[in-house]
Amino acid sequence: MKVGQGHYRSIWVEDGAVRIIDQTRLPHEFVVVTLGTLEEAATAIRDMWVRGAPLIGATAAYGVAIAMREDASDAGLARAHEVLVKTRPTAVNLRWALEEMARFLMPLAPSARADAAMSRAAGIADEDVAINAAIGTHGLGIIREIAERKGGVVNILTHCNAGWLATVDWGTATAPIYKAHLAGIAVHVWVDETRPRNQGAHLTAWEMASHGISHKLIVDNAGGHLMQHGEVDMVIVGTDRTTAQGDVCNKIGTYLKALAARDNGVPFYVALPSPTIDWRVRDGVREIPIEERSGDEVSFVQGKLADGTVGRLRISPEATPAANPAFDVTPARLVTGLITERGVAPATADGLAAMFPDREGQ
Ligand SMILES: CSC[C@@H](O)[C@@H](O)C(=O)COP(=O)(O)O
Repeated sequence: MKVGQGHYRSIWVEDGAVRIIDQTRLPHEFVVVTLGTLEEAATAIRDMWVRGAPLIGATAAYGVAIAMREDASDAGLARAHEVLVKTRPTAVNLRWALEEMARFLMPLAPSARADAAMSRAAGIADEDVAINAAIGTHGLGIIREIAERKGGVVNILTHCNAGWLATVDWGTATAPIYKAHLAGIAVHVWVDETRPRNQGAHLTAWEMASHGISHKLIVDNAGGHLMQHGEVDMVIVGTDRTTAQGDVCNKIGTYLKALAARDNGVPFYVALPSPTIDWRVRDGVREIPIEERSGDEVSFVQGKLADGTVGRLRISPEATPAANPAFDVTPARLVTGLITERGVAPATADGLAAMFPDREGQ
């Protein structure tokens, strides 16, 4: 997407080097970082320089490619898998990308692996862009239908950042919003700040502002109130892992938005690229590993200080411990539809199996 005078993806190769945007510095600074080693790729995912399920997957794929430059033996491939798979537990795209890279590279002679890995990682990145563009087209149909029925601005609430920064380009939840905006449909986005790391305030708001899309930042607890007052026409969120039954794991707080949406008759859509489906998990609430992050993320907020520097502020007593589960699971029954690259599926086992007959059973 456009940033200033340039067109950026969230990960790209330049002069043979893998580059990313350090998302921990946004919205205050736009800093490009080069990933030169397997360890740097792992750190970028673990410390959330890159984040968002599809981008975690793409970065892991490039991480394997970087590792193949260092050691393309079977042992090198196994080590890359071992280092990368441990970086973050919830987004299934990480496992998906690592398994795809191994499936592709294992039959090749070690001497052929480094170049092949780079081109397969680039392929995964390109596929992600195409998937998200297709999600945008299918989601655009839903927004257009609401716009025509309502005859005014379509108010969309989103949580966390499922924008182009969370994918390789377009975003998942934001692709329909970008496409609606490009099609001349008036949209307004309610951006949940998304405590504790504030991906909404830091990243989604920055994306919306950069693209001239009408939006307002709200605290995480405002969504229910806005829905009660008819100020939300639909919710669109992303997902880190969706089960074959349609249970949706996404950033902590998503479940509460789905409950409020159901209570107020507001449609609740999930933008779902197929690599985010975990066909092996049956019960989302009990089986999906939920990342538990440092309590410091809750006890401190990060932002621009009065003197212009970026820093952290403590907001709770030093003696108060904090718990920080990073994701929750929204049961399928609360989901109006799953916007996939193939079309909008009901959030049911039958709905997903009918949409992806080639993947079911994996
Ligand atoms: C298209 S991204 C979907 C999800 O990954 C997104 O909604 C989300 O929860 C991101 O969490 P994060 O902890 O920032 O990686």
